[in-house]
Amino acid sequence: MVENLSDRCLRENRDAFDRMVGHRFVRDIATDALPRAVFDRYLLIEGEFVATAISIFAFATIKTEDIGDRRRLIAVQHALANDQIPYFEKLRDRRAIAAAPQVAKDPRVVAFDRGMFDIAAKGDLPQILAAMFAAEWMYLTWCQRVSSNPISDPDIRKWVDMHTDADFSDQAHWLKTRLDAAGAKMDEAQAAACSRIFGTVQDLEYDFHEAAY
Ligand SMILES: Cc1ncc(C[n+]2csc(CCO)c2C)c(N)n1
Repeated sequence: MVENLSDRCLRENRDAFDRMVGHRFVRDIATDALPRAVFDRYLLIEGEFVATAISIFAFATIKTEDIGDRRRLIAVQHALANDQIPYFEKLRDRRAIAAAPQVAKDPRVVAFDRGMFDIAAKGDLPQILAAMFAAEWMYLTWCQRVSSNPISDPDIRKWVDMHTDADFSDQAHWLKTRLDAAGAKMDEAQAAACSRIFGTVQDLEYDFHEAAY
């Protein structure tokens, strides 16, 4: 049987993927030892990324003509704008996290946001699917791995639960299946480009999470 494109991405980028799901941010959550200040800084940069993610899914919406794709992509944008953004605003207030513009300007954060935005702006639909599959599959993987561990900060607990629940899992699986469908119709150069993007995203993610420390 021919290998699915999503499985090829995972196989060809196993080292980059494993490095990211083994990041100290993940290890610290797994051992219930993430410093509060690190999670607070993470929430600041993560909130910015949610705004970027709206743009990424908007590019994908433009670049597909399939109404089923469009419904799904618009629903994601709706959830990001109306659930995720208010969620981050409330969390920042409740944890009394001071705005820290220097954190958002960290070159590793800028490289991640720019890098993801540019893939979506310049790439075709399959390349955007590969980038978001990379980001979401990685979160689904590490959150599932740590979810049975004790986590004492209720906000971190909730964050892990949000990335193992049925909605998020369904979304990550949709990206996987949709990438595979696109992969079945492309030539070798296009498939190789998607796999390279998958690896690039893992590296950008690694540096982004470093910036929280
Ligand atoms: C830095 C960072 N990378 C990946 C995710 C995973 N993730 C969760 S929701 C979403 C976009 C909409 O589905 C993505 C990519 C994250 N949260 N933060």
